[in-house]
Amino acid sequence: MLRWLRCLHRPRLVIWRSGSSYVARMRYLVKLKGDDEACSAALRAGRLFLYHKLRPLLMRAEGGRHRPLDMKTTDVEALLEKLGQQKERVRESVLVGCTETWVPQFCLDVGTLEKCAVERLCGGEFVDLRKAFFLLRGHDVPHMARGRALLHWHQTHGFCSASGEPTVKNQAGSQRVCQGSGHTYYPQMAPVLIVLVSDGSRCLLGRQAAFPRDMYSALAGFCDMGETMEETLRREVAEEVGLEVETFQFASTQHWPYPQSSFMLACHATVNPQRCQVSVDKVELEDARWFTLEEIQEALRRASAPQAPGGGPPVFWLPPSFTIAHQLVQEWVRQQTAGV
Ligand SMILES: NC(=O)c1ccc[n+]([C@@H]2O[C@H](COP(=O)([O-])OP(=O)(O)OC[C@H]3O[C@@H](n4cnc5c(N)ncnc54)[C@H](O)[C@@H]3O)[C@@H](O)[C@H]2O)c1
Ligand SMILES: [Mg+2]
Repeated sequence: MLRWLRCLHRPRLVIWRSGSSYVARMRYLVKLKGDDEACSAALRAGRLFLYHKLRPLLMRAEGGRHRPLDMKTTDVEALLEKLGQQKERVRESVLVGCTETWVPQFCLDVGTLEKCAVERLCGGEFVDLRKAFFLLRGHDVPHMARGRALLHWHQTHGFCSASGEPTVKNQAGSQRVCQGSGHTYYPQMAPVLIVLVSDGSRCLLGRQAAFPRDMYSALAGFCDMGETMEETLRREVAEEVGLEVETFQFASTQHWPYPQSSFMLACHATVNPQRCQVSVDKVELEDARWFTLEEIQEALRRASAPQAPGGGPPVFWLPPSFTIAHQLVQEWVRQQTAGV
């Protein structure tokens, strides 16, 4: 009978920098979520990140990198008026945070404006977020992803599923209410389990047909209603590659803005090396295979998608470094090489 073990591991110790105004800022943000008047005042004093059909506005920074372009609310109002729109449209923005110096930050999708005109007037470029993942510094990515996810949620929840009537967002964008049914809707994330499976010396990566060419990632799957994280992990590995997991270890979590918004729960797992023959579910995955430590280390050294020289055999590559899949792979390499 196969074992199902929960690995005993030391809990991850997280140390927060103390002495900051963190508590006060969090209380300020929760006030803005519940108080439309206070949030409107914050919008006047805040900064806005623009999106165009969910593409964030970026500007070029040093070292070939890009950074998000934020604007004063009054500048965005002037931009709207210049392009024939009412300046009150800034109220369609959603609150995404607050800087350490207490500047409230909002996102606004200006997808009804002519894209090139906005880019010309702002001196930036609207970039697809998946492409932006490769252009932005890691610490800018979660912020841009959060804005996209929240804007997308509002764009797809304009009507009440009980009454069919329009829903109305509060100023912060932390909820939408249907006056007819009285339902309050909150932005949602779907829990997704992502797992790096190992047989002790190799790790298993897979690719969906929709992935960029030659990119391989850890296995992932949505949690079914009522499942625990452990049950999803065991089921997904069985479904997608036909293997039975023996042990697992929780690693970390990450918000992921696709397909709508996912809450990624990342784990490491092991299978019995005597029973590691992969049987790929071709509906879910185009391919899945075992990679040696040397192959993975080589892939980690390649910064971005490599070009196969002279049409030679394609070289596989990993998702960008800030992704939780990449982090799982790095952790696995550290664990494999510890004490070597
Ligand atoms: N951040 C990362 O490092 C990383 C890496 C890999 C995958 N992911 C993400 O994980 C997510 C899930 O992975 P997957 O596609 O392999 O899942 P999956 O294996 O569960 O297969 C996807 C299928 O599940 C069904 N499904 C069930 N619930 C769903 C829901 N709430 N939303 C959408 N579809 C649902 C659909 O039929 C869909 O085609 C994807 O959105 C992917 O972008 C993130
Ligand atoms: Mg999957």
